Amino acid sequence: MAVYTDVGEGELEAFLRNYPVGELLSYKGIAEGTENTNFLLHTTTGSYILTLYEKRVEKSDLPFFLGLMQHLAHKGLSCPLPVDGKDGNVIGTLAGRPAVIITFLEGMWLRRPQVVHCREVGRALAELHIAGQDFAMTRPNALAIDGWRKLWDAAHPRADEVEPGLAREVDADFAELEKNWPKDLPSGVIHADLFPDNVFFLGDRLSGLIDFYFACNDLYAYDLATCLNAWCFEKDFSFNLTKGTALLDGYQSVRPLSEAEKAALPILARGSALRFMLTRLYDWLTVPDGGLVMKRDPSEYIRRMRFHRTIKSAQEYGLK
Ligand SMILES: Nc1ncnc2c1ncn2[C@@H]1O[C@H](COP(=O)(O)OP(=O)(O)O)[C@@H](O)[C@H]1O
Ligand SMILES: N[C@@H](CCOP(=O)(O)O)C(=O)O
Repeated sequence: MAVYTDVGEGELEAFLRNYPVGELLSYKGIAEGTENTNFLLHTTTGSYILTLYEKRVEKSDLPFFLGLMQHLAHKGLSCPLPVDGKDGNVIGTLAGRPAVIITFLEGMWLRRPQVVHCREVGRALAELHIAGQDFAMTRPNALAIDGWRKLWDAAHPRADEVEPGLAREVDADFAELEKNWPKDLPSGVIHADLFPDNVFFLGDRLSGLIDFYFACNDLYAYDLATCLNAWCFEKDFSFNLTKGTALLDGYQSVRPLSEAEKAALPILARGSALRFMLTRLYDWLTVPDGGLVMKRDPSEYIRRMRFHRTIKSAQEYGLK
């Protein structure tokens, strides 16, 4: 669930007076999501999302995330637009939390994405990379390889509770990834969490991207590797080559990969699987059940890490 903070009608009406969104007609909490509290608002001018940022989002990062959404939306990418307050500030305070109003995006996320959707998401990811090229602000990736090490040091002593032998297995991965992680590939603004729950579709047409709260500057091909992990594995953990081909084709139809990026895809996919395994493992071991953060199963990403260790070239992901 993701309504961590209750908001009363009176305080919401007072908050909305600062935004050019008309009068409040109704509002309700949105159960989906992980990190923040979201409400769906209906006002006399339309529908909006109210987001209250909970403590896992650094307040100092908000200008980057919100500025990026505004930049991308103005460049024609379909993503929510944060609404500027009448006082000139996009970020206000509600129920003691930093809070914003963003435009409502039509569509729904797909529980079972198909090949056609993988192609669309590949294309949209490349469009995002290109649209972000002249965004003026930068944000280092807090979950790049150094950040993984901190999570791993915290999770290591109890990792074998999830699966016996996991600590030793991941230690070996770390050693290899730290030694071989690519550094000189094309980089810029990446989404960094473009999972199916962050991509909306209307029928088979992609209607927009949401949840830019991990966005940062890092390798473009790393973002693509994250999508391979998030979109191209089946529930039985097998890799779907047809989906991989579609995702990579869709991406390259907008932004062709360099030879160095192609060669790096296996290690990037392996590192990305480790990154999502680690955040899930950390939450699995440290967040109390029934607490404020929805826990996701790390073992799905342990399986992906094992798969990527067997891959010798990007052709095995469907690259043509
Ligand atoms: N701009 C938007 N338009 C429509 N629905 C949205 C929008 N932003 C968020 N939502 C809804 O809120 C849910 C959680 O949003 P998300 O940004 O993923 O939260 P979190 O950062 O907490 O994971 C989404 O699954 C979607 O249902
Ligand atoms: N995509 C991550 C978790 C982040 O959740 P989101 O609701 O913010 O997309 C994972 O699957 O581990």
